[in-house]
Amino acid sequence: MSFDAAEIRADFPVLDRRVNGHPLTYLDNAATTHTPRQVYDVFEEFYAGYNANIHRGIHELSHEASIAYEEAHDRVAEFLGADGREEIVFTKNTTESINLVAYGLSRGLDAGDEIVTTEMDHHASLVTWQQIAKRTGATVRHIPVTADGHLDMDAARELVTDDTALVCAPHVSNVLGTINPIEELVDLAHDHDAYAVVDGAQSAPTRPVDVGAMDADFFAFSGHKLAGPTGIGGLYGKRAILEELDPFLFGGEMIRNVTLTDSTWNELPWKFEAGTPPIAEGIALGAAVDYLSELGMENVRAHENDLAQYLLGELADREFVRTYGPEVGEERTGLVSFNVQGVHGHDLSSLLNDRGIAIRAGDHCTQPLHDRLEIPGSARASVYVYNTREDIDRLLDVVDSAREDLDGYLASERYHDLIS
Ligand SMILES: Cc1ncc(COP(=O)(O)O)c(CN[C@@H](CS)C(=O)O)c1O
Repeated sequence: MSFDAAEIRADFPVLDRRVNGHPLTYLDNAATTHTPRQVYDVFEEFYAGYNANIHRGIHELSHEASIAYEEAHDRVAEFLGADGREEIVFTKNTTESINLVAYGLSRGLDAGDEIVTTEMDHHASLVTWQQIAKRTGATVRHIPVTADGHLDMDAARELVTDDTALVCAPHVSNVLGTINPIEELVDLAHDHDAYAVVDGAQSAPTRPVDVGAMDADFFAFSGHKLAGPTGIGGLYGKRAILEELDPFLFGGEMIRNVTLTDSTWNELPWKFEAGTPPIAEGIALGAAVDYLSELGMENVRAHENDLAQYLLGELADREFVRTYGPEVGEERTGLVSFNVQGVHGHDLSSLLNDRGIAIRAGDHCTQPLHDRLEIPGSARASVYVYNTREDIDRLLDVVDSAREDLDGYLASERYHDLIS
């Protein structure tokens, strides 16, 4: 049983927006997805009904807020296949989650250790681990990306050695759409007694994830990419590892006993959630994973791939377009990065915006990957559960006329007024 993308658009009133006189066509979901009313209604319910701090008040509203916030952890744990709330730490986003792991693991790193990431990693990973390496004296090595947008696993098997302390890789590339062999990477790390850190920013929203079957030690994700609000995300960690990991932030909530000279820590996951958390956001994250579970993540995965294959096939048929990532036919997540001959991605993005179409253009926080591709940037269209083939057809219309449109724009008074 799949879902009807056209039907569920009713859950997302923002999709009724008009932009520059055109209906909004939102194709920037790899950056941020929209939030259904079933999720944003949580904010009104919370603030109008039971707003209170959690775990601190001996009163009804605090009890209700605490229960709702704790149960949201349970629902996210179930969504990701974790063993329970103890393995789910709410953070701000994927970036903070990776930083939490890096801070915790850095104490055990020194000059003899190696950190292995990949050429396709997002800056949230690449920059974090390069700075940790500078601070600890560890060395960072990178699994190369092949010409057709895959991780070079032969090279990976050479790079991961008994000197490797951890391997960090994206489950899915936010530029190439590649779905990486994450179980193989996790096994490779474990074969060398290294931690396996998975960047799940683009996989948690788009396909079934079972962190237990994956055997990842850590799995990072963001709420705003999976129909949830901004300001909330999370980190899955194996319970035994989180028990031993140093806290990332210190203060209230994360402690058990405090003296003037030392402290002991609270139980999981609260040990890693210092201070007053974004309570409504956390409860809304639980509603977001419920919403997606209702659609069925296998159905989401199939929808993503179907639209991506359609878009990729159409773009690949245009000799003036270059696409990046795996060939048509190989499963990918719902995004295609591409360039139109003679049209900078930013100009294409502007031309599309003139027609109410939202994509992303630039380096998508993966400058080393774009260096590897030998391009300064790319345009990227990314779909989600509410997009249809009609949305893609509107994008393709502008792609087909972009060179003429741009020539016309550059010849126009509007442009010359700009530069005169
Ligand atoms: C693979 C991957 N890893 C980490 C992040 C960071 O997510 P945050 O919620 O910003 O912390 C992202 C977010 N990528 C967005 C913003 S750059 C994109 O447009 O592709 C990602 O795709």
